[in-house]
Amino acid sequence: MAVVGVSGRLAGCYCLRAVRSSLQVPAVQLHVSKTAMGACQKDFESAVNQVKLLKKDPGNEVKLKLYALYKQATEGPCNTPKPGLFDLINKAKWDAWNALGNLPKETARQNYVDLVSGLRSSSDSSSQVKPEADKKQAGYETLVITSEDHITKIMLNRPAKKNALTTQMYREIMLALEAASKDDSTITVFTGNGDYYSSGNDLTNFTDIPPGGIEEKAKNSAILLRDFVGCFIDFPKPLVAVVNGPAVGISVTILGLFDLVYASDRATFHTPFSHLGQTPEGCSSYTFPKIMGPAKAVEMLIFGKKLTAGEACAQGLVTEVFPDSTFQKEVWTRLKAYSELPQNAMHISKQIIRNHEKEKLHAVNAEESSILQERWLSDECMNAVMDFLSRKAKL
Ligand SMILES: CCCCCCCCCCC/C=C/C(=O)SCCNC(=O)CCNC(=O)[C@H](O)C(C)(C)COP(=O)(O)OP(=O)(O)OC[C@H]1O[C@@H](n2cnc3c(N)ncnc32)[C@H](O)[C@@H]1OP(=O)(O)O
Repeated sequence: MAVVGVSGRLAGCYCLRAVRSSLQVPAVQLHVSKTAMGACQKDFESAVNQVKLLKKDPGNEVKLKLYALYKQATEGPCNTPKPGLFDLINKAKWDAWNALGNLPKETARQNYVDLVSGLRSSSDSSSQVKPEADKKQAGYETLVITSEDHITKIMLNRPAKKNALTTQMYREIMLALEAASKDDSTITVFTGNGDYYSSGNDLTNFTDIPPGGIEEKAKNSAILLRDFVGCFIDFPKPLVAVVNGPAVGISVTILGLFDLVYASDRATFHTPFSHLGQTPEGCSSYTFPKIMGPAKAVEMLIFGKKLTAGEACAQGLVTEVFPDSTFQKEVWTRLKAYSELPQNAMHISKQIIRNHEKEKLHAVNAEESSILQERWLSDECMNAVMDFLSRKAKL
């Protein structure tokens, strides 16, 4: 699917609009005028056209780089007033363009051509058929789901973004959990593709602001968060996390709702909520003090202390730590053996263990989500998110 399409010819310009994919990335408009001059003018124009043929969405950061280089190549250094703090998308675009300083137009053109050429080769190679593509359950774009040996494995699959969770991903995970609760597997496993388990909420979720404004976005996000965490509270089968690498934010907090947490000794556990002007979710304000005691929970949830896998195990958040070199082999051997145990007995045992807490957990989840709805609108949160996004927009 092409991610960028020609939407029309406007007053001598082509207006290229990044199609809002189902990932709901913000639209980035590239105004392609005919004024770009210089030795590589033809290559530049051809690169501008090639962008719309990309098969894979290159992601917001790359789109910002393309936007900035295009503006620099055609108009020179950034000369427009800085958008306001809450005009998140235009501010990110402005920051990216402004970061190019006095980069000469010719260099910007060449950099644009080089960037598109790199995107084309990675897009071509990623579209080659891979053997494991056959195993993948259809219908998911951000997850790889496989069912084998009575185990349904849900793998977060955005390794280039450290498996940061987009709104599409939250929705796909809910669908995957719903399907796994009804399939014939005995246990369900979560893991991450690449070097991270997950870097938590994708902070670009804050940039896709609907016409109803940021308040509407915060309200809808609080509902999404409550429903997402609710699916983990209600999940009926043993739920296992295979934490292959560092885990951040919500990917850590919901571990309190899992039945087993196996971690590689490369994994770390980090909830930088205060740093982001945010507050705990995933029922962690209730589960963490219960699991590790209030003192240790406070260090993590208020002060953002990062735990090693060993520390997380000592504090009861992790069931067992394995050396990274043998992690996959040891964990999957163990899980295959567990998955052979009688299904009904395991499921009924889980209900008995968890049912006492369900009502309380749903109440905590609702409260945490509603507090976050307010927090997301605070200056503390906005500034922290903008800091991260503008750091990333710089070339
Ligand atoms: C109006 C309200 C809307 C809100 C919608 C909310 C919906 C529910 C929310 C539930 C609440 C959840 C809270 C949390 O999870 S809080 C935790 C959030 N996560 C973070 O703060 C981590 C941010 N990332 C980092 O600090 C670093 O990237 C990290 C330490 C993880 C890795 O550093 P490293 O240097 O090794 O790698 P890079 O930084 O170069 O990362 C590689 C690329 O991945 C992108 N990336 C990584 N993490 C995130 C992220 N969380 N969000 C967005 N993008 C992320 C990074 O930008 C790099 O991309 P590029 O290669 O394109 O530059």
